[in-house]
Amino acid sequence: VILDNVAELNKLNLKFDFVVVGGGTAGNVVANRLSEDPKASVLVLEAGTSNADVLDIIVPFFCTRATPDTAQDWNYTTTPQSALNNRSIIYPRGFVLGGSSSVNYMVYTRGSEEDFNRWAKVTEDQGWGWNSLLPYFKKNEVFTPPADHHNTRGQFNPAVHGYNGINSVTLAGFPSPVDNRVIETTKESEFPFNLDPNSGSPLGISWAQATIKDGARSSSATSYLAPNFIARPNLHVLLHARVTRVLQTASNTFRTVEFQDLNGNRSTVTAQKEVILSAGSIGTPTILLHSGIGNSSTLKSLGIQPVHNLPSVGQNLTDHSLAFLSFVVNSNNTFETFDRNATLLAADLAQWNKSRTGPLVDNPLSHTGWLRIPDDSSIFKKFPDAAAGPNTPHYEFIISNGMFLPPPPTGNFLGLITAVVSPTSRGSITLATSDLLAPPLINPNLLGSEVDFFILREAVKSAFRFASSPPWKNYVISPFGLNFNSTDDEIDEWIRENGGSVFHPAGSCSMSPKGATWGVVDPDLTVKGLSGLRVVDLSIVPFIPAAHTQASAYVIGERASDLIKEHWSQ
Ligand SMILES: Cc1cc2nc3c(=O)[nH]c(=O)nc-3n(C[C@H](O)[C@H](O)[C@H](O)COP(=O)(O)OP(=O)(O)OC[C@H]3O[C@@H](n4cnc5c(N)ncnc54)[C@H](O)[C@@H]3O)c2cc1C
Repeated sequence: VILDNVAELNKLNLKFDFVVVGGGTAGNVVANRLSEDPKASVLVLEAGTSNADVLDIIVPFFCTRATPDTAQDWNYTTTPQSALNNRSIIYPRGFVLGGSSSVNYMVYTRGSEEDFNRWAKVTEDQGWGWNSLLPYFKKNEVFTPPADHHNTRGQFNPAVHGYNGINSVTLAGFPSPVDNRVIETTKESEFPFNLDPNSGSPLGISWAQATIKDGARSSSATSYLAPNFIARPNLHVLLHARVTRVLQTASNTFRTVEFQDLNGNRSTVTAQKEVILSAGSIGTPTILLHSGIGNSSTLKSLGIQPVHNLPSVGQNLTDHSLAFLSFVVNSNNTFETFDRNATLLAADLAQWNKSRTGPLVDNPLSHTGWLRIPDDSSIFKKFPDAAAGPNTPHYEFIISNGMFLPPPPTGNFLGLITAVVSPTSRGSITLATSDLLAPPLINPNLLGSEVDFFILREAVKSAFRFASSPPWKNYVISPFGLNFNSTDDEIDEWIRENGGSVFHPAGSCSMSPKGATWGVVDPDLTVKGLSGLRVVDLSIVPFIPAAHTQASAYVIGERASDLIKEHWSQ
C-alpha cells in the first residue's frame, strides 16, 4: 500500500517489524524481500514524491531531463571543487520513490571481479566477493529482449545474466547511426571488443546494457514495488516522510525514527525489530550525524548532542569524475537534430506512446568502454595503481550519437564522455549546521588527486585517438572546445572548466572488519557498536566499483535482505 500522508498511516494503527528509511534503489529491494514473509511487517519512509506518471522518468530518452532542478531531485550542489577551478557543481539525487534508480541514466554495469574481491578482502568477509555476489546480481536481474526484438547474438553473453529476477536489463531497442563505426573501431588493437562488460572482466568496448523494460524505465519502484508486490498487506510505503533523526529506544539501541511531513509536523515510529537506513550516500550520513552518531567533538561544536562516537561517518566519500567530451561531426543524423525540432520530437513521442518503439525507447548512449592507461605510465612511478587489479579499468568511455549536455544552437556531435573509474581522491559529507532540514556540505573532491587528474587527461587523449581512427574518417571533424593538437596544459584547463561528476557518490558509511577502529558498519551492515540499526545503500562500500553504481546498490539490497532474514530466523 502506498500512502500519501501520515494521518492515513495513523488510522491503520499498525506496528512494524522493520522500518526502511528511503524508498530508493537498495531500500525497495529490502522492503520487497523482507515482506516476502507474510508474518514480517515493513514500513518504508520516503521523503520524495511518487514516481507514477512522470514522463521524464518513464521515457528512457528523456532521462537527462529528470534532473537537475526538478520536483524529483534533491537539487543539491557540491562545495567549491578545488580541482575544477573552484566551481560548485550540480549534484542530483532522486527525491522520489525508486530514489536515484528513478532518475538515473539507466546504464547497467556491475564492475570487475577484482572490485568485489577487494571488498571481501578489506571487510574480511568472503560474502562480499564476486563469487558470492554473482548469484545476487542474477537474483536482481531479469534480462529482457530489447524493444525492437532485434537479433542480439554477438551483443552480450547470455551466460552471465539472470532471467528470473525482478529488475529488467536489456540492450538498445533502436539502432544508433554510430553503431557500425564503433564496432569497426574495436578492430583497432587499443580498443578491443568485449562481448559483455558484466562478466566480471569488463575491459574493452561493449554494447550498452540498460535498466529498461519494453521501452520504459525499470527502476526499483516499477520493479521491486510493482503492483503485485505493493499489494502485500504487510508492506506499507509512506511518501513525503522526511526522516530527520534516529532516536535511542534503549541504551545503544536505535529503533525509533523521527520524521517530518509536508506540513512540518514531526512524528516518530518505532520498529519492533530493526531500522534500515537506505537514504543513500548523502542522506544516510546526514541522518546519522543529526542523530549524534559521528565524530563527537565535531558534533558538539555544531551544538548537536553526541550519542555515539563514530568518526568515519560521512568520510571516505568517493565519486567518479568525468569530462563531457564531444566531437563535431559531419552528419545531421544525431540527437541534436531532433532535440532542436519540436515536430520531430512530437512524432517520436507519439510513436513511443502508441507502440513503445522508436528512438525514445533507449537512453542516449550506445556503447560503453572500460579501459586502462599503460602499466608503465610515468604516474605509477610516483603513486601505486589504485585499480582493484590488472583487469579493472582506470577510465571509461560513454559513447553516444550526440552531446549528453544541452547542445549549442548549431552543430552535430559524437558524445564521448570520459570518466575516472578507479579514483584515489576522497571527499566527505559533513554538516554546516544543526538545522535538521539544511542540506549537508557535499564535497566529493572531484579530481582531487594527481593520479585522478592524470588519468582523465590520458582518457581525453585516448578519446582523441579513438575518434581520429580510420572508421571515423570523413565523419569526425574535430573535438568540441579543444583540438586534436591541444597541449596537456590546454587539456588540463579544459578539464578544470568542463569537468564534473558521473553522480556516483559512494562509500560515506563504509564497511570495515568487525572490531576495526575505523568504518561505520560491520560486514553484516549493522552500525558499529549499536543495535537495532543497519545501513543498506551505496554508502557502505569501502571502495567504489569501477562501474556505474546502481547494480551495486541493488546487489547490496539483495545480500542485506538475506543477512537480515538470517539474523531474525535464529
Ligand atoms: C542523474 C544520475 C544519473 C545516474 N546514472 C546512472 C546510470 O546510468 N547507471 C548507474 O548504474 N548509476 C547511475 N547513477 C547512480 C545510481 O543511480 C546510484 O548510485 C544508486 O541508485 C544509489 O542507490 P542508493 O540506494 O544508495 O540511493 P538512492 O537510490 O538515491 O536512494 C535513497 C533514497 O532515500 C531517500 N531519502 C534520502 N534522505 C531521506 C530522508 N531524510 N528521509 C526519507 N527518505 C530519504 C531518497 O529520496 C531516495 O529515494 C546515476 C545517478 C544520478 C543522480
